[in-house]
Amino acid sequence: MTAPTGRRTATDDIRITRALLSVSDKAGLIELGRFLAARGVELLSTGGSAKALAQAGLAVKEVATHTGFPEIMDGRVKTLHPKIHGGILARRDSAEHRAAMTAHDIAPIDLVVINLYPFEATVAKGAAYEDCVENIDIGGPALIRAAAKNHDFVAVVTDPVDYDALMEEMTAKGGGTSLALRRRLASLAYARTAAYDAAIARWMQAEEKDRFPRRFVLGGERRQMLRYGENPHQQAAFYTTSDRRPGIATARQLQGKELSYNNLNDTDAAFELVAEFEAPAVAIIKHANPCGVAIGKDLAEIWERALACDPVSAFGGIVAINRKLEADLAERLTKLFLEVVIAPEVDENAAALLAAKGNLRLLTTGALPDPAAPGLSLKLLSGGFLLQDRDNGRIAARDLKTVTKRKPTERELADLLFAFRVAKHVKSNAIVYARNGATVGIGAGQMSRVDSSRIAAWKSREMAEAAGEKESRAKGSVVASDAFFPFADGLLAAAEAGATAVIQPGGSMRDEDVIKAADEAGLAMVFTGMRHFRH
Ligand SMILES: NC(=O)c1ncn([C@@H]2O[C@H](COP(=O)(O)O)[C@@H](O)[C@H]2O)c1NC=O
Repeated sequence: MTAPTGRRTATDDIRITRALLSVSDKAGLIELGRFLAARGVELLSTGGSAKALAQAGLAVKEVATHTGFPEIMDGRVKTLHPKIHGGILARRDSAEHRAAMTAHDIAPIDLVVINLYPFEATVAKGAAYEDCVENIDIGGPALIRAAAKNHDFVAVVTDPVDYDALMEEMTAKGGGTSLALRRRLASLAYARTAAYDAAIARWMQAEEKDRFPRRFVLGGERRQMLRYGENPHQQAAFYTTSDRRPGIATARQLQGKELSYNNLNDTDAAFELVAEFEAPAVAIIKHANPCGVAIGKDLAEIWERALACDPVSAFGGIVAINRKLEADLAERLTKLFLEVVIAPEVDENAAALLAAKGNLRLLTTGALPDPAAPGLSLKLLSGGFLLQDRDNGRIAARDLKTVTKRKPTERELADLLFAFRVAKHVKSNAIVYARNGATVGIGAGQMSRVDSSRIAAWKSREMAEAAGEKESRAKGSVVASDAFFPFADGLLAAAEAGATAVIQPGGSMRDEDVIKAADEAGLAMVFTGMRHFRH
């Protein structure tokens, strides 16, 4: 690699005389073509793009005519020609480059407008392997990278959303572009080709079943700037990946204020939680932890039971449901201050009722995410990141091992499975009391399991007292622990609170002690063999 000779003379205003337009997404192409033609810009273009421009009555020169070399191999080779790449890459301030242009009859190209073959969309629709390969654009990224490298002289536009900015500046500058705009467009261009290659690499790694590849790359597209991050002194934005998992990233917002960083995080947690259940379910989330979850038959009645778990914390909460939102539940939701409601669908009457709550954000996703689907989760650390499988582990009745003398009753068993699924979505150490398909006490995020146990029991007492009930709601409940009880103390705290059955992974060195304590307290206990830490 040799540095070009001569001083850098990138100037602010480079007048555009010749443009190359080669786009798969033809949105806005004709308007841009007309604008350029009206300013005397010569239009060069490839097959389909040239056809569209010509049909709109614009004078356009086919790249094949310009290079004297036809498009070949089903379009695999169209623009890969020195007359094109020389015209883009030549430094206008280099005598040597100019001499090469003259010697080889290369005309300068000052503007490159490209968008790439829709590789990501082709993969997303589940196309055959060969189709995906054919949708890997080669000439496009080469043009984009060449034009972006020579941004001292050449402008490159890789997304129709930037056509307006280009046209505005050309209008203001008598047909030219500023170095500032060209630099901004070049940085967008490299991000685009990097994300494109990342999508190709991720797809190939998936095909190769290489989940933890030597090099991990991920592209994201900014969906929205956020007012601030987790706290007002932190700036933040929301990015989506090409993963089409139904949820927060695919949701349609029907009403309400803009979603905040914390709203997005909590809504994601809420929707993933209700997706765990086959039966109709409602979850209320605060600070990424559930403060009430219930399942049942009728959503309005389920809501009341979810809310009863901790109505104080539910204030300002995020509500997720796993069925169509209808009027009877919507009406109840209007009674409480809530930040977000998310559901797969909402019917007209429910939407009309919620419309009265102008600030409430209402989101619909069309579908539920598959809790058993494989996927990855990523967490940034200082100077690196941790990548792991998403926790798609799910415990069913057949996975359970009864370890106590007493077996759980049928009702206890149903509640145990429910409580353990909820515990999977509670920050560790997680303890969940449940009764009749509803949580009645949740202990989250404590450094000691016995503290989580006590908090959950205390909550179930407090909430019962506040509701004028005589007994703690933990009485006759079951209890789930996201990881094994290392000692009998956490389990005894649960028994003391009134729980009659326990679900936990098992696997502690002191399992025997814990089982003995359970037997002595008359508890039924099942082991799942699977832990659900969540941090
Ligand atoms: N092979 C090449 O030389 C080449 N040059 C440009 N393309 C792509 O062809 C598409 C436009 O094709 P058309 O104008 O024929 O619809 C653009 O997405 C562009 O990125 C190419 N296609 C693929 O690699």
